[in-house]
Amino acid sequence: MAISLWKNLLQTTRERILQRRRVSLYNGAHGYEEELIKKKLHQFDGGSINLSKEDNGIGILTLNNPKLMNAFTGTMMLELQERVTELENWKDGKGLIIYGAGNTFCSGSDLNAVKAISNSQDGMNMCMFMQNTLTRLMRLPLISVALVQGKAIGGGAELTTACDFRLMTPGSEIRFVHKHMGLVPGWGGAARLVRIVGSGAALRLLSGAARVDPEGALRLGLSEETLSSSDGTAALEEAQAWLSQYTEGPASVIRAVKKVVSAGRELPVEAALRTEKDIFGTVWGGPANLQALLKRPKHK
Ligand SMILES: CC[C@@H](C(=O)O)C(=O)SCCNC(=O)CCNC(=O)[C@H](O)C(C)(C)COP(=O)(O)OP(=O)(O)OC[C@H]1O[C@@H](n2cnc3c(N)ncnc32)[C@H](O)[C@@H]1OP(=O)(O)O
Repeated sequence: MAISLWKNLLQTTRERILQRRRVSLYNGAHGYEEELIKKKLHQFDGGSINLSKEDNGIGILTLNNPKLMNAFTGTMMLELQERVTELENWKDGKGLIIYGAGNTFCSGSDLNAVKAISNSQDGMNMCMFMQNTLTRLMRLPLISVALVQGKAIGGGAELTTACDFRLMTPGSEIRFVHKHMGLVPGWGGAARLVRIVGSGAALRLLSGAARVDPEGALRLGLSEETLSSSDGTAALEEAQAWLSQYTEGPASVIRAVKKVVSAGRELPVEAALRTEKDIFGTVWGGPANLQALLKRPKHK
């Protein structure tokens, strides 16, 4: 009896810890100084991150710094965090497309900022800041797609891995160039890449700083589909049509689907099962479920 109570207590504590980690990966206990790095990032301005929340429940997040191939300035990193908070609070949202202005995805961190914060303290804080933001992005209850046009380089390649799916346009490429910068990914891109393509392929992509074209990405399972158009607006429309196959239906159900998959992706199996049970409880007997029972559809 005592042992079983003890085991339950341990399990609950572990789940609470995981729950808390879901909010933020790093805090002061990890030596993370959020206010300090935010102040620093403010000094490197330019570009913007724009969010439009469409009536169909699909959000469009635009990386907007085309002069620098949509490289992330400091203020864009800060704005990304703000947009992710906005998306966390968007209860009608079902999907998200991230794409870059000017027919290209993103060329990673703005090298001017990187040079200025190349000391260890700033580098570690920036790394933790971006990991926190991209982890929250990955865990949004929205089905997310990175629409890769042109180039997704360095941190840009890492950002694509924080999405559930990647769609590429003809002639585009994803490239983890970190080795050539004397670096490894620091925005969580390596950990996520391993889970997407497996450790062997991830090792090849990172150690070879290999250029992955749409065909290669399809082969590796890094991309879902090569779109037919490389033009900005047409490609975005194609991506919206592709995503809407999966976002059709009530927000409560689509969001629950993403949540059970997130749990399965990230948690040990027992915790994932318990989370699935809790999420199941939010849809069982809910309006969509009762309506379906009334209609008694046949799934032929
Ligand atoms: C922790 C850091 C790490 C991470 O976050 O994980 C990083 O991301 S480090 C950054 C990695 N990215 C790079 O090293 C990209 C460097 N740039 C390139 O390789 C090329 O510019 C390109 C992205 C392949 C595009 O080539 P191309 O199509 O020929 O355009 P240009 O080279 O003429 O670029 C136009 C313009 O944009 C400037 N640019 C591009 N990327 C960056 C960047 N990341 N930071 C700052 N500026 C960037 C480029 O210098 C050109 O400007 P001008 O020279 O003034 O014309």
